[in-house]
Amino acid sequence: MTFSSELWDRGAASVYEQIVRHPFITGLTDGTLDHDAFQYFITQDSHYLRAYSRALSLVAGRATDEDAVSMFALHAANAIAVERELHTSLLGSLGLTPADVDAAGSGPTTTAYMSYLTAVCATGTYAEAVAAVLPCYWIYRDVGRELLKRSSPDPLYAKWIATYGSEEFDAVVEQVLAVTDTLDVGTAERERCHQHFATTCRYEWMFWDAAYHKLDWPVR
Ligand SMILES: Cc1ncc(C[n+]2csc(CCO)c2C)c(N)n1
Repeated sequence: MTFSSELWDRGAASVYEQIVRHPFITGLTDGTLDHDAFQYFITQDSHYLRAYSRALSLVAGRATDEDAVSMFALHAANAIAVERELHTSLLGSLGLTPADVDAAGSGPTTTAYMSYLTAVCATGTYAEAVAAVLPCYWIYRDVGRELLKRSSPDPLYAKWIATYGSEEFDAVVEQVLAVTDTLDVGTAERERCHQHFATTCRYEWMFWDAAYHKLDWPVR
């Protein structure tokens, strides 16, 4: 069994089932998701992508072969490019500017997820860092594929679905899975990889759930 399938079976299989059943996800394809929840999601995702890009740069910096260095560095740059594209198109259609995103700040779940990723990528081993960033790619590819079968009557949601359900995105994820499967991991390190992978899978579910409930800080 490959390392990636081992990670998925232990850490993602059950969470993934709960993600595809989540009302945020089902609401995207049947068009019932309210625009306020989507706006919250895109705003928080803009914050998330900034931190994710930095986390990927840390992974790139400690990758053990040149192909992996260049792949993660490219993805780090692309995460910023995706953010710009989101700003100009989806946020514009929602009537929001980058200043609104800054003013909204990062919510509790976004902050927790970003902090976890940053900590693991800064202080864990290379393999641990890869395991922590992997659910972001993999879950989005599988959710995107699943949603593409149904698309959405709402053009905003259809655009979002098309980005992650695309063949280009699938090729990106396959490259990261190939890198994951060549990692050389010791026994104790393997367990830590499982922990990080399972934790960031849970954060992926929580990210959609926070948007659905428009979760805010309980005190200010
Ligand atoms: C909460 C959240 N999780 C995953 C992604 C998807 N994603 C963001 S950057 C990147 C790889 C580099 O381009 C991927 C797959 C997202 N947007 N938001």
